[in-house]
Amino acid sequence: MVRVTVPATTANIGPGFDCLGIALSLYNEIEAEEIEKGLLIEVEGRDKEEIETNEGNLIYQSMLKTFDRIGWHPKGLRIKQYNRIPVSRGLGSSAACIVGGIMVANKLKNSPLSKEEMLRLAVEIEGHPDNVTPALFGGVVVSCQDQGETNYVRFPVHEALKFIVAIPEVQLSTKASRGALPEFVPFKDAVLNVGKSSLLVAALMSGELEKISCSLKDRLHQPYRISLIDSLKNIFQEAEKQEINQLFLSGAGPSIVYLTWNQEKEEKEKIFYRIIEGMPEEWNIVTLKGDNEGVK
Ligand SMILES: Nc1ncnc2c1ncn2[C@@H]1O[C@H](COP(=O)(O)OP(=O)(O)O)[C@@H](O)[C@H]1O
Ligand SMILES: N[C@@H](CCOP(=O)(O)O)C(=O)O
Repeated sequence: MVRVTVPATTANIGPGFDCLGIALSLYNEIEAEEIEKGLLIEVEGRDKEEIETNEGNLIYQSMLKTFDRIGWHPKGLRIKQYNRIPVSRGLGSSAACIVGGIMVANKLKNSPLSKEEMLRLAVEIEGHPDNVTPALFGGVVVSCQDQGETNYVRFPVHEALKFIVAIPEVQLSTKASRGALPEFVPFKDAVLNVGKSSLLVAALMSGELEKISCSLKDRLHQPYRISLIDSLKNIFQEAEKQEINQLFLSGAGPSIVYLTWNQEKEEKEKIFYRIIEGMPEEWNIVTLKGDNEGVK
C-alpha cells in the first residue's frame, strides 16, 4: 500500500497567468495498492458525490499514463482517496489528482521516474504548469512552458504570508473559465502584466511583502472571468472602493484569495470578511498558510 498527501494550489496570483503558483496548507490523501484484478475506487471527504469511481477518475487516469510511461501495469488496482480540496473552485483539485496519481503510481513500482520526469508528465496531462509545479515541489513556483519544455524556479513561501480564501458553493471548471479568455489583448495590458508579475515575484522572493499590494493588478484574465460568476464583480468593485488591493482570483476561479502578511492589516481583513458576508450566495472562508513540501 502506498499513501501520498498532496497540497492544494493557488495559481496566477493575479498577473502571473499560467506561470505563477503557490502550494497551500490544504491536502488530499490518496492510497493505492495492487490487487489480483479489476479496479476499486473509494472516495471520502469534500465533494465526494462529484467524483467518478470508474475508469474516468482523474487519479486513475493519471496513474494509467504513469504506468504507460514506466512500461509496467499492475494486475488490478485499489484506490482510496480522502478529499479536502474543493472541486472546480480554483484551488488546484485537478492538479492535486494528477500529481498525487503520478506519485502514487511511481511509488508502486519503486519510483523509476525522477521528479523532473513526473513534472513533464503532469504538465502534459494538465496542460499548464502553474498548479502542478507547486503541487509537486511545494513553495512558490515560477514556471514557463515553451515548446514542450517546462522551466521553473522554486522558492519557499514567506512564513508571514496568510491566505484568506473565500470559497463559493458554485463551481467553475477551469476549462469553461479558460474558454472565456480573449485570443488577443491590447499591448498596454500585456505590458502591465509583465511589470506586475515581475514585481510580484521579486516581492515574494525578497520578502518585501509591502510591495505585494501594488503587484496584484491583472489585465489578462481576471477582467474576463469575474463576470462568469454572480458576485465576483461586486466583490472586486467593493474591495477597490474600500482600498483593499490584496485580492486575487484563485486560479481560474471562482474562489478569491485575500493575501495578508501582518497584524496591521487586521482592519482591512475585517472589511474583506464583511464584503463576502454581504453577498447573497453562501461563501465559506478558510485561512491557509503556504506549504513548502509539496506532494509527500
Ligand atoms: N479528488 C478528486 N478525485 C478525482 N477527480 C477529481 C478530484 N478533484 C477534481 N477532480 C477532477 O478535476 C475536475 C476539476 O478540475 P478543474 O475544473 O481544473 O478544477 P480546479 O480549479 O479545482 O482545478 C473535476 O471535474 C474532476 O474531473
Ligand atoms: N493558469 C490557470 C490556473 C487554473 O487553476 P485552477 O486551480 O482553477 O485549476 C488558469 O487560470 O486557467
